[in-house]
Amino acid sequence: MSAAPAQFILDVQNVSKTYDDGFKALQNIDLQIRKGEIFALLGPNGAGKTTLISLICGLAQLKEGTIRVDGHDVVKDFRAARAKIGLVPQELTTDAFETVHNTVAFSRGLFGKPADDAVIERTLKALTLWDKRDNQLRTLSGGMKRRVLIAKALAHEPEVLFLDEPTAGVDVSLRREMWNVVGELREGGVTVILTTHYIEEAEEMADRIGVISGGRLIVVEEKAELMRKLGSKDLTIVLQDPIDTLPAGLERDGLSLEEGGRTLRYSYDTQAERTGIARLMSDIAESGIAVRDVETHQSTLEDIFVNLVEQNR
Ligand SMILES: Nc1ncnc2c1ncn2[C@@H]1O[C@H](COP(=O)(O)OP(=O)(O)OP(=O)(O)O)[C@@H](O)[C@H]1O
Repeated sequence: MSAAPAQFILDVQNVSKTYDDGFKALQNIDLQIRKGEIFALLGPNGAGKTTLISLICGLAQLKEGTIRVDGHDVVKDFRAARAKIGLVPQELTTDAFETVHNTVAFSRGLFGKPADDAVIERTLKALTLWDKRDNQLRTLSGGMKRRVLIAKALAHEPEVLFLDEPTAGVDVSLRREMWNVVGELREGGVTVILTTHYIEEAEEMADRIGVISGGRLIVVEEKAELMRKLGSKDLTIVLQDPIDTLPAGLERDGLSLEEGGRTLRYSYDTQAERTGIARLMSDIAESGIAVRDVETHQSTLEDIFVNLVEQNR
């Protein structure tokens, strides 16, 4: 069988995973990741994100399907495949009294790579840790500790970096900081695959987004395209008095009369240049309809999953 085309740093083909208890955690996953892209794997709890990453990184046994990292089969050529991967765990478990430099240099050695101060320096600088290189880990802020985790994962110069829930359990400012770090990695050409529950996180960081639900990859799409599809918002306009039909001049795409004529529901695209709301409100005023209340509703991740699952049935 030929190696993966060079542009795919990760090539997952027809992968399924059945755990020992018979539970099917993944079904027929196909996924190709290009070099240098930031890919977000989005899904609710239990969707199968960790299972997929575990299979790619060799932490779970792959029996159904094939996975290649930079052309190396993760089963037949495990060491070569694994050396291409940097895996960022959620928490730092190394010695708190170790220095930043030494802990990162040690990680490189774990993959049998020769010591290389130039690589460690470049990695620490890329993560703005150079000034802290002689600090013990215990003296670092939460944000810096997270950077150290990334530096450790990058120390052996992997081709692809996995970030499993990079902002789980962190506060808002640290979340922003992590988003910036990923942005900087992108500038440096690192391929990043991250898992998240949060659509805004995927939106912030990713070039492409895959949505996984119930063990199936139900959609893989360029972010801009996905956001266009998912970015619809509902505007509910509660009327003072019910009406039987929409007055002439008010009909338009996305507008419907609901709840026995008591509310107007307008569904619009948040990414569009014009939402049409201002026009709608002025047309309503002109038609003499009195409005009691207006509320908006943004699709939640759950709504989006429901919609996607329905569409993909
Ligand atoms: N070792 C195991 N044996 C049996 N079932 C498992 C095992 N590990 C995971 N599962 C099940 O597989 C499904 C997918 O789990 P996985 O951890 O991959 O989901 P996830 O998308 O990473 O979820 P989360 O966001 O909660 O981390 C879940 O239903 C989980 O209970």
